[in-house]
Amino acid sequence: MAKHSTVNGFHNHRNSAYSPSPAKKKNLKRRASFADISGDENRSRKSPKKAHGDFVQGQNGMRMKRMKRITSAGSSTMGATGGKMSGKTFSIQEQRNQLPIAKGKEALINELRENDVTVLVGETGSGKTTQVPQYILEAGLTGTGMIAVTQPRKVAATSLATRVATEKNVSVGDLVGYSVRFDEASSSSTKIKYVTDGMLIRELLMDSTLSRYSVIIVDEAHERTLRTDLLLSNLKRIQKERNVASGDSGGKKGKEPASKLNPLKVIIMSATLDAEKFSKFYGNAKILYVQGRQHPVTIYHTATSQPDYVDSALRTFFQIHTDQPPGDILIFLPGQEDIENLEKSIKLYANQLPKDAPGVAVYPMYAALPASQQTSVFSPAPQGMRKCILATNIAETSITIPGIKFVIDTGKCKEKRYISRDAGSGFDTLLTRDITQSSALQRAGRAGREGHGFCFRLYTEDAFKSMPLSAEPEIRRCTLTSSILQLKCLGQDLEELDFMDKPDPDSIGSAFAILYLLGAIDDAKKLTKLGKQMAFFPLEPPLARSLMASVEHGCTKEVIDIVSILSASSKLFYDNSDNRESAAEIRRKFRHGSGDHMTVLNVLRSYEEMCASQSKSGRREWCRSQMLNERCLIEALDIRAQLRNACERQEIDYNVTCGDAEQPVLKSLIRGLVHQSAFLQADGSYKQIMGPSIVKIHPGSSLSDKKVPAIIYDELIYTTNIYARGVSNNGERRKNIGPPSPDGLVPRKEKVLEANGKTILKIKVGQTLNLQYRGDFCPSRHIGLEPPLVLDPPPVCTVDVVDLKKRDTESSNPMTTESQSQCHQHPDLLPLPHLHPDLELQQCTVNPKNSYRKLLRESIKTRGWRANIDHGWTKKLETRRDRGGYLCMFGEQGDRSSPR
Ligand SMILES: Nc1ncnc2c1ncn2[C@@H]1O[C@H](COP(=O)(O)OP(=O)(O)OP(=O)(O)O)[C@@H](O)[C@H]1O
Repeated sequence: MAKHSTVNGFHNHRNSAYSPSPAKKKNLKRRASFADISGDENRSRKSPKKAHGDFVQGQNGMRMKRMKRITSAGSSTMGATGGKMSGKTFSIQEQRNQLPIAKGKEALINELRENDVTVLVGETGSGKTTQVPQYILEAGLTGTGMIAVTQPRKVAATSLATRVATEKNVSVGDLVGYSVRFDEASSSSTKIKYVTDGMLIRELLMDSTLSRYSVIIVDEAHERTLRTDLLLSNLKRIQKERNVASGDSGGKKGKEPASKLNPLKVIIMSATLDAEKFSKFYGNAKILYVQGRQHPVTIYHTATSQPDYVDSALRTFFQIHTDQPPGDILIFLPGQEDIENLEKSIKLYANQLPKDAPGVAVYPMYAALPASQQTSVFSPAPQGMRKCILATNIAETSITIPGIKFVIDTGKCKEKRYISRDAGSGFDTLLTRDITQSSALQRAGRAGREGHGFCFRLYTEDAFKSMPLSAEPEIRRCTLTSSILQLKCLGQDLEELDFMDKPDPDSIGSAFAILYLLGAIDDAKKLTKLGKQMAFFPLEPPLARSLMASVEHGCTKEVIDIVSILSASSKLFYDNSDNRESAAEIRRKFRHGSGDHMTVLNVLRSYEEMCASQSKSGRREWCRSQMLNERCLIEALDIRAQLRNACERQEIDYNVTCGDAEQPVLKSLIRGLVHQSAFLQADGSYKQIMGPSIVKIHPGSSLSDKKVPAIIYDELIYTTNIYARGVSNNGERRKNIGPPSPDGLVPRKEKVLEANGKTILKIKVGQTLNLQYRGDFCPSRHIGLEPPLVLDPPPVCTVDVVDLKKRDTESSNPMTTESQSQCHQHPDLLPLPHLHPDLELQQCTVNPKNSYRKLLRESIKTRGWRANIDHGWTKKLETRRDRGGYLCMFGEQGDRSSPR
C-alpha cells in the first residue's frame, strides 16, 4: 500500500497497524480504575495505579506480538463465507476464537461476575458487541433473566442479531432476537436481545425496573444519544432498587438484595469512550480494557484540506478502484443530498471505464431509506463488480459490512441541533458539520473487519487532531418533548433526574410549553389522562395528539393512515431538485387542495385500491410510474397495523371514518401540530406562531405555489432558508372557530374591567416577544401559549382582561378551576393564560418587534376595529423576574383596540 502515499495527495502517517489516537492514549492514562483483560504483561506494567478494585491479569491473556501473529493469519483465512452449514458454523467459530476479546474471556467473565457496573473499552472490531452477550450467557450470569444489548440505530440492532444468531446457529427471534421501533423478532426462548435504546425506554413504561433483564449492555455509549442518557440515568435508579438495600452501589456488587427483584448488571461499552466519565457517574465503576483489534487498518490523511469533499471522494474512489486489488469501498458522507450527487457521478464515470475494468455496484445507505434497502448493502456485490456503499453515519458504529476493505471518510456529518434563535421557540434541524475524533476512529474501524483495511481521510492529520474528542451529548442540543412525556409516565421529572450532563433549561421550558399546548400536561406540569394515552402510542407527541383528536372528530381511520406515513422511516415522495417538477406533474392527481396531509392520504388510498388487483411486480411498477416510494407505503401499512393494535388496547375504534370530508382530519392534525403553525405575511413568507422564524413552504409541497393565510407543517428544514415541509392549510379551520364562548372562555367584551382608572389588558401574543423560558417555567402563566386555532381572530383579538385589583383572590382568575378543566376537555381551545394568585408583578421593558406591531395593526384593520397600537400599550410587560416570560400588557384607557 506504499503506493497510496501518493493517492490524491495522501500521507500515510501510520504505516503501522491502526492504533488509538494520541488523545485517546492520553485518556487511557488518566484512568482511575483500570483492568487490562487482554493480559498483555508489558502493558500492565505501564498501566496507571488503580484507584480501587483489583488489577486483573487475563487468564488467557495475549501479548501484543502474539496478537499480531494471529491477526495476520486470521486476515488471510476470513472472508464471505458460504458452502455447507456445518462448514460455515466451524468457520464462524474459528473466527470467534480469534477475536482479541476471546483471549481475555475468562478474566472478563470474572470481572463481570464481581461488578454490578462495568465500563468496557475495546477497539472497533475487537468483538465486544457480538461476543460479550454470548460469554455472559455461557457463564450463566443471567439467571432466569435476559440480556439486552442497546444500539443507537435500528440497522445495527437487526444486523447484529442476525450475526449472533448465525454464530449460535439458531434462527433470529429464537435464542437471539431484536426489538426496534415497529419491528420485533423475539420469543419466550430469547435470551439475548439487541434493542434500540428507544425501545428499552418504551419498555420502562410497562415495567419501571426492567425486571425481565438480568444484564443490560449499553453499547456505543460514546454517541450519547438522548435515549442513551435517559437509559443510563434510569439504570442507575433501577440498580438502586434491585441491587442494594440502601445507598449508592458504587458499582460494586450488592450483598443484600433490597427486594425479591433479581439484581441487574450494567455494562457500558464503546471503542471511543471517555471511560472515566461513565465510571464516575456510576460511583467509580470498574473500567476494563480489551487491547488489540483483529485486523490492522492503515490510515491515510490528505496533504491539504479538501473543501469540495464530494469531488475529492469521487477522485479517491476511482483511484482505489483502478489501482487497488479487489475489496469493497465504504464512503462516509454527511447526508442524502451528497449521497445522491456522488452516486450519480460514480455511475456516470463508471460507464466510461475501459470494458475490461471491473464494474461498480453503488448502494446508498441513509436513515430515510427503507429498511430493506438499507440491509441490501450486506449482500455480496454481483460477480466481477466492486461494491461501493455511500453512507451517512448510520454505518459508522457497530455494523460489519462484509467485503469492505477501503473506507473513504469525508470528515463531515449531519447533526441534529435545536435551533433556538430565541429561547424556547426553536426547532430541531440537521446541520452539516465536521465529525469528532471518536467518529473518525469508528469510521476507520469499518474497514479491517475481515482482513487488513485501509482508511482514506479527506482531511489533514492536523484537522483530525483539532477535532473535538467526542460530540456534544444530544440531551444538550435536541428537543426534549417526547422524553419529558415518557418520563412523566414513569412518574419522573426530567429536571430532577441524575444525568451525566444536565439538559439546557431553555429546551426544557420549550418542551413543557409544547406538552402543555398538546394537553399532555396541565398547568401544574402534571401528566394528564390524555398525556398518558398519548405516550401509549409509539409516536411523537404531536402525532399522538392528532390521533387522540381524531377520536373526537370521528376520523380515526384517516388520521391513523396519515400518521403512519409520517412515521415511516423513509419519505413517500422521493425526489430531488432535478426531477421535482416532473414528479409533481405525475403526482398531480393525488394532490389535495388543502395540502400535503390529505395528499398523502389520497396516495395511500390509491395504493391500497391498486394493491387489490395487482401482483407484487405490478405494485412496484405502479409506484415507480407514480414516482412514489413503495417502501414507505409498505412500512406505513405495517405501522398502521401496530397503531390499530394499540388503539384496540386503548379501546379506541380505529374504523371510525369521516369519508371524504377533510375538515375533521385537518382539525385533528392541527390539534397535534398546534405549535407547528405559521401565518402569512405581507411579503408572502410565513411567520411561526410559536417562535420568531420566518419560514417558506418547501418547493416539494403541494401548497408551494399557493398563499394560504395560515399553515401547519410537519417539520422545518434549515438550508439557505428555513423551509416548512409537509404543509397543510390551516385557513379553513379559522372559519370554524368563531368567538370563543362557552366552556369558560367568556367573550372578551364582557371581560373589560377597569382598575384605578386604567383598563388592564392581558394579551396573548405568541412568542414573538422573545421571552425567556426558565427551568421552572409554568406554561399557564406564559403569554406564548397561543394555539394557532385562534389565529382568526388574529392575535390582537385574543385580548383578555384581567382585574389586577382582584388578582390576589381566587375570583380574579379569569378562569375558574372548573372552567380550566372544561378547557382541557375542549378539543379546540386551551385555557387562557391567567394570573396566578402568588404572582409578584415586575415590570420589564420588552417590546414587541415592529413586525409584530405591524401585524397587529393589519389584523385590527381587517376586522374593522379601531386601535392606536403605536401608543402606550406595548410599553410595559409584567413579568416575574425569576421565571421570566410572562404576561400582561397594560395600556392607558383608550389605547385598547375594541370592537366597533
Ligand atoms: N455480520 C457480520 N459478518 C461478518 N463478520 C462479522 C459480522 N459481525 C461481526 N463480524 C466479525 O466480528 C468482529 C467483531 O465484531 P463486533 O461487532 O463484536 O466488534 P466490536 O468490538 O463491537 O466493534 P464495534 O464497536 O466496531 O462494533 C468483526 O470485526 C467481524 O470480523
